[in-house]
Amino acid sequence: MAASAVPRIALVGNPNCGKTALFNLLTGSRQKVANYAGVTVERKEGRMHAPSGRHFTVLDLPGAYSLNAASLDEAVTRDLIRGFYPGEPAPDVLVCVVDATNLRLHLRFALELRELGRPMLVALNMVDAAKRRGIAIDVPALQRELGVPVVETVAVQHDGAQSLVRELDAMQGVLHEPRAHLPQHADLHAETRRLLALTVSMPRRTAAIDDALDRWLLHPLFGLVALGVVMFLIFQAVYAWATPMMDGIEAATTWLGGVVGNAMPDGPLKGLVVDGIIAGLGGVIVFLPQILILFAFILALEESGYLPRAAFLLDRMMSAAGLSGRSFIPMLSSFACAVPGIMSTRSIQDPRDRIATILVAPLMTCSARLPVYALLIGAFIPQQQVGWFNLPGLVLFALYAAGILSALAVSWLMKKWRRDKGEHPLLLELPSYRVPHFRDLLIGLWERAMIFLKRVGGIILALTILLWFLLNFPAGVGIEDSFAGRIGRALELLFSPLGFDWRISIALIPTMAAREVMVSSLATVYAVAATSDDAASRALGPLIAQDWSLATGLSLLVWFIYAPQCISTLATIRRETHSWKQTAFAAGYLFALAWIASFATYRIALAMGAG
Ligand SMILES: Nc1nc2c(ncn2[C@@H]2O[C@H](COP(=O)(O)OP(=O)(O)OP(=O)(O)O)[C@@H](O)[C@H]2O)c(=O)[nH]1
Ligand SMILES: [Mg+2]
Repeated sequence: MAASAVPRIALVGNPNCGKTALFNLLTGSRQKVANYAGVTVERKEGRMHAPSGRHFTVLDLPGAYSLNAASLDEAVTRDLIRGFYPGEPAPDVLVCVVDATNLRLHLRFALELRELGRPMLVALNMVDAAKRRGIAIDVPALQRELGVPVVETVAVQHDGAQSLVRELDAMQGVLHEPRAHLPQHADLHAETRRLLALTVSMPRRTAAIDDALDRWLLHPLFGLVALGVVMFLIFQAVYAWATPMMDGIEAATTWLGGVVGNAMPDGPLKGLVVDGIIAGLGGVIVFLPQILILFAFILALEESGYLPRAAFLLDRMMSAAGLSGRSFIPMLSSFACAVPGIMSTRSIQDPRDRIATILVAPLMTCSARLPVYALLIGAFIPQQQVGWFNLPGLVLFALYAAGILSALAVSWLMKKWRRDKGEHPLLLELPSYRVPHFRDLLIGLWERAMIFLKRVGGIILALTILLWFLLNFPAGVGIEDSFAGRIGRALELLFSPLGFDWRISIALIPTMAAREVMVSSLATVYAVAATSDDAASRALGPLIAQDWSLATGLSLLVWFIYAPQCISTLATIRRETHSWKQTAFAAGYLFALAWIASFATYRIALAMGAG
């Protein structure tokens, strides 16, 4: 390597040992960190500035259990550190990150890496947790026995990587000479045992709290009850806590619409600003509090270490349905968005299981659907108590549950179809429980809020303006004869059996780019259609409650359980499966399912007198 080139450091190690946390600390990045295995599935690159003024390139890699990769994400790590990754030389230094509370597992991989004979150092991470549990590690002895530098790190403390940075900075000269080959240890397990005996002293009882919690949370009966209660409380909180904030945002947009409306001269520009932008975007932003409450719970659960346990509990149910417990985490990520969910299936080893998971991931209710659910529930479901629970919270829970049950049903059917019906035992690491840091939660929520607001200011704004033009032109004709009106009436042929009129039909098209646009589109359609000024300033919920039948409202809610044709999801399915056939299958079955379920809902509701 040329002396002037920026040295490249790769962070390697078993899953969940804190590589990404360390990467974020070294480079100031904000990659996703969570307390379960298989979070990182791609190679990520960042810049590190050492105090000496030197620069380094740092690579964060997916966790791997060994260099014999079993899954796609592990293969990335294996190829990259060996220099087989297309277009990329092998890294100059390997930083092998090991979890100090779990050396029994993690040292084996360190030994395997050492046999590559490349410049390497070991970052003994999570020493804070190890100390708390009374695990004592003789670092000088470990360093001597391993023959590579060993430094202690705490990746979740702002100064927790100083020793690592210092060591890397000092490695300057060594980088250029390949290390002498170390003795090959045929039996890595025996060598691991020897090192442990020499350097680590364990307290007699290490994880008493974890064990006590697991006795309850992994219990086949109490465990499931606890899981149900947790899920249930989350949806109750989404409703119980968000209302004051939502009322505030709604009042603010109404006020803004009024002020701007009075200040601007009548004409198309005022229409665009007031009916298009303010009514449309305000309609979506109202739901930010609910999204953030949901994410506060998801982030806390991710960091707590509970999620893999939930996967363990549900494994039997999931494998009966043709999925494995491994599918749990990808499905769970899909509650934020199916795109990262589908990508995280790379850690599923069996290709069939992986495809099955990819195909049903879009059935998980992504956060973009929450505004649509919230709008429709607010309009059609009365704020009532049912026993201890409030009814809108129950309905929201039911909608999420319907998505999950549909996913299980679809994967069960797919399993019936395929010839090979073998099942795999679940091998899943259970991480230690951890109390989430308040600060990290806030940062996570802030990021979520920014993602949402960027969508509002970007794609949702663009589509809302486009729709406003289509609704207002050609000029002079009524809204029904506008471009949008004509498209909507053509689509009505397809959608009227579901109870959707031309206005709903037209609003469905832009939801292919972003589901939240359903809300802003409806707000724009109704604002433009309103004849008198007072109707335009009214909130969308009461307007549609008045205009639609209950059957239509329920039918549209059910449509969004399946919410077919999200373009970014389909593009991700295509990229991850390399197959147009699978992509077309996903699009087709989701559309068919949505249509049939909405049709059934509409007809049943009508028959029950909800017209
Ligand atoms: N107490 C403590 N927790 C840590 C430390 N480093 C990381 N963690 C936590 O360990 C968990 C895993 O961290 P990640 O950085 O996502 O681990 P990773 O090695 O990137 O995991 P994969 O991407 O799945 O391979 C998270 O819950 C972190 O908050 C540490 O030094 N001390
Ligand atoms: Mg990671």
